[in-house]
Amino acid sequence: MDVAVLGATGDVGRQICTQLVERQVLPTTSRLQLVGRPGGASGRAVHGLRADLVDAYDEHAPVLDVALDPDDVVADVVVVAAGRTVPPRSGGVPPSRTELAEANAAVFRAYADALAAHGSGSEVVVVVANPVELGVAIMAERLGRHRVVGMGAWLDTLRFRREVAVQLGVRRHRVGGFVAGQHGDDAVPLWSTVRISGLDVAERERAVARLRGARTLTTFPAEIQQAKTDLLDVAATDVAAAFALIDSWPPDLRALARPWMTHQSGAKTATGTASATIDLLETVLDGREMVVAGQVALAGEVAVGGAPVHGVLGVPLVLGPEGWTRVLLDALPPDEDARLAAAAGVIAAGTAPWTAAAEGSR
Ligand SMILES: NC(=O)c1ccc[n+]([C@@H]2O[C@H](COP(=O)([O-])OP(=O)(O)OC[C@H]3O[C@@H](n4cnc5c(N)ncnc54)[C@H](O)[C@@H]3O)[C@@H](O)[C@H]2O)c1
Repeated sequence: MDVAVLGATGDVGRQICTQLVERQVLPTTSRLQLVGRPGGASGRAVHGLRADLVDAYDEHAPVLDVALDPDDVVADVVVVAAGRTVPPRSGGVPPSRTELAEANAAVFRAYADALAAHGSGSEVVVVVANPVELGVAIMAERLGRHRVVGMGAWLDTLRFRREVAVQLGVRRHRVGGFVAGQHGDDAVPLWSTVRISGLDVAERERAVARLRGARTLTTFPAEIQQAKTDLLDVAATDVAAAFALIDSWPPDLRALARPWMTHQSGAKTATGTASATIDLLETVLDGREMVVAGQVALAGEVAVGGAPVHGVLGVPLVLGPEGWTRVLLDALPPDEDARLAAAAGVIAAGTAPWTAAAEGSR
C-alpha cells in the first residue's frame, strides 16, 4: 500500500512523513509520496526532505517519491496536511475563520478534483488540515463520503482519554471513550462513552461522577472561552504558570485547553497530530477494522437534537481498509445531545458557503 502526504514539508506533514518512516509503518516495497507545490518554498524543500529521510532511515525506508502537481498524486491512502494554519495570537492579525476556509477550500478542491479525475477511485483520504470539517465536506462530495475521514476527533479523543487517565492514575490505553463534534471549540467530550478497563459499571459510574463533579456540558463553551482568556493573561508573563493552571482544571477542559496553549506557546501540536494520524493510517493499511472517532459526511446515520444530521460531524465510527463503514453512537444524555446538535449547526454554517450546492448557486 502506498501513501501520499500533501503538504509534506509543513510542520505537521513533515512529522507525519518522519513518523511513518521511523515507525516502519510502510514496508520497503511501498511508496511514500511527498507532495509539495510548484513554485513555492515547498517545491524546493520537498526534494530536500526526501534526501534527509533517506539519510536518516535508508535501511528501512519505503520508496520515497516527490510530486508537485495534484494530477501526479498516486497512492492508496492520501493524507491532506496542506494548507494555511491559524497562527498563535501573538503572531500578528490572524486570518479570520472565513479567510482560512476560503484559502484552504481552494487547496481541498484542487486535490479532490485531481484525485477524482486521475485516481484509482478507491483511495482513502485522511484530512488533517483545518478546517477539518470543510476538508471532509469538499473531498467527500467529490470522492464519496465513506472514503474520507477527518482526524481531528481522533486527536481530541486521545487527548481526552489521556486527561481522564492522568486523573485516575492509570495509563491511557486503559481508558476508552470519545470526543465528537467539531475539532476546536465545539468539540464534545462524550462522558457517557467513557470506559475504564478493570472497572465494572457501578465502579465506572462512581469514577466518572468523581471526575465530573456537578458540571455538565451546558457550561462547557463558556468554560472554554474563560479558560482561553485566563491562559492568555497568565502566559503573557509566565508560560509555565499557564500550563500549571491547566493542570488544576477538570479533564475535559484540560483536553481542549492544553493543545490550545501549546499552539499559543509557539511549539505547535505537530507531533501529537502526526501520531494520531499514523494510528488511522495503520488501521487502513493493516486491513483491520478499528473503532475510532473522526469527522465524516453523514447522511442521516445520526440524529441529534431530534433531527438527522446531513452534513459533517465528528462521531465514533468503524474505520477499515476501504474507509469508514458505520457510526457507533448510542442514545446520548441531554447535555451531550444538545452540544452535538450545536456543533452540527456550527459546522453546517461553516461549510455551506463552499459546498457544491453553494457553488452551483454562484
Ligand atoms: N486536524 C488537526 O488535529 C490539526 C492539528 C494541527 C494542525 N492542523 C492543520 O494542519 C495544517 C498544516 O499545519 P502546519 O502546522 O503543518 O502548517 P505549515 O504552515 O507548517 O505547513 C503548511 C503546508 O501546506 C502547504 N501549502 C499551503 N498552501 C498550499 C497550497 N495552496 N497548495 C499546496 N500546499 C500548500 C505548505 O507548502 C506547507 O508545506 C493546517 O491547516 C493546520 O491548521 C490540524
